[in-house]
Amino acid sequence: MTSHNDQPSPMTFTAAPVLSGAVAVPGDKSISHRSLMLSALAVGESRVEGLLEGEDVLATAAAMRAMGADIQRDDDGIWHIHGVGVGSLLQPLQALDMGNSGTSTRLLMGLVASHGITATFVGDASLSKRPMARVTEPLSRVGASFTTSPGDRLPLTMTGACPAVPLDYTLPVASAQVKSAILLAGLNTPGITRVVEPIPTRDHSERMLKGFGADLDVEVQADGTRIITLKGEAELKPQNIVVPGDPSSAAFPMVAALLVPGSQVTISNVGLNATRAGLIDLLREMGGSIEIINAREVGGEPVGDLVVTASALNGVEPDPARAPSMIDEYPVAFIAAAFAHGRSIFRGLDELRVKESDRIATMATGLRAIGVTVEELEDGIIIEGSGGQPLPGGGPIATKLDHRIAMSFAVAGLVSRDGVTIDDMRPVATSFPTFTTLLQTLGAIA
Ligand SMILES: O=C(O)C1=C[C@@H](OP(=O)(O)O)[C@@H](O)[C@H](O)C1
Ligand SMILES: C=C(OP(=O)(O)O)C(=O)O
Repeated sequence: MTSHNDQPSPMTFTAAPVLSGAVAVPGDKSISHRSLMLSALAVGESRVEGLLEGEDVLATAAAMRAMGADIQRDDDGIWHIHGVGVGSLLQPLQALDMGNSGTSTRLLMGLVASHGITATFVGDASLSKRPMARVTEPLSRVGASFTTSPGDRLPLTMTGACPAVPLDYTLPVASAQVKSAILLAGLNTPGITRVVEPIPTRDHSERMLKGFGADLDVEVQADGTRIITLKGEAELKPQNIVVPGDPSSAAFPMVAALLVPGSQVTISNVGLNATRAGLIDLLREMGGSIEIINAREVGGEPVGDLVVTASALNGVEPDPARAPSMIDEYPVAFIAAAFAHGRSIFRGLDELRVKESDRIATMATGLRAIGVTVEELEDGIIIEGSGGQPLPGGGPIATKLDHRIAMSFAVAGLVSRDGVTIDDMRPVATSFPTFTTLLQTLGAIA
């Protein structure tokens, strides 16, 4: 968000002795965004425990306040939200500052689409480059109108339609953000909104909408296609939500512990929803020792503690079909591949080109800068592993306002010969504000 200090904050990560101990990662970013949005639409008080207090989620909180919700954090870290009710969002008086957050932007555009209000969305330099046509196109069919910057980008101003038109939409791209935007628009739309999802993506919106009392049904067809139907003009009931730890954040200490010889780390309370757990499967296939203990359910989501033990890893060629289940984890998976024995071939990752940075290009450039041999493909990357030998190191790595690039190369530094310098660690605050303290707790950095 614009709250960043003015100056970049470079940092060098050097070879770690071993990682040991037990840590917990902050709350899941996807669930945190949705907790605030749905609570803000329920009538009465919802309580949220374990909310991720990262910049992206705080941007969502500020936007929901600007549209009428009362959102407070108490001294114990519990968030209390008094919602306005579906259909009663207020017109924000100022532009909504989405900072670096694609999820905030696209989901909130869905909410605004079926309210008779006008809202302007602005973001940082990274977010202002990301494509919004994937939501403006379906939301126009709902009845919303848009004035966008060239290429359907931010800043954009939209006016919602009330009553809106229920959509029957087949997702042209595997995106939980697009799916969620349409479902959220459907909440205040008369009739049935239907989303057909040929390739499953994270299902937190569906689970949480049901939890809040919406009439939502999911049918899974023989070929795996999911058909989601939502009855509009819903009344949401306030909830007590416990947000599980974010598997996308757990990915960094997980890979670090696998790579640094002699390490053993426990990461507690990690969300293990199958639509998010692809990295664990991939790392296990590579030879990684990741044990799940205390498997349980928290707030309607599967959760467990992970015991990760350093392991020799082998190269892989993962099935692109698993991409949505680990979409944000590819950058750190590429670091694991760079330290593995043999070659890894990643394909089917076009979506990585439209994240906070072009994650294929940013990773390829960064990996070369630290001495890894890579070939960039249109839709992926080929990485030659070091066979467990330290990566040469170097930098500074250009993180391009992308938190996951910064954290991935920090992990690479822990298994480097000469250290890896990151040009700017500030973006880490968007999703994982405690990242460096967590590495300190594990003994990875001083
Ligand atoms: O719905 C969500 O919470 C998210 C969906 C994914 O984006 P896409 O829908 O663009 O794949 C993911 O990359 C993002 O970090 C969070
Ligand atoms: C892609 C990400 O987030 P968003 O789309 O919300 O900016 C991410 O966190 O890796």
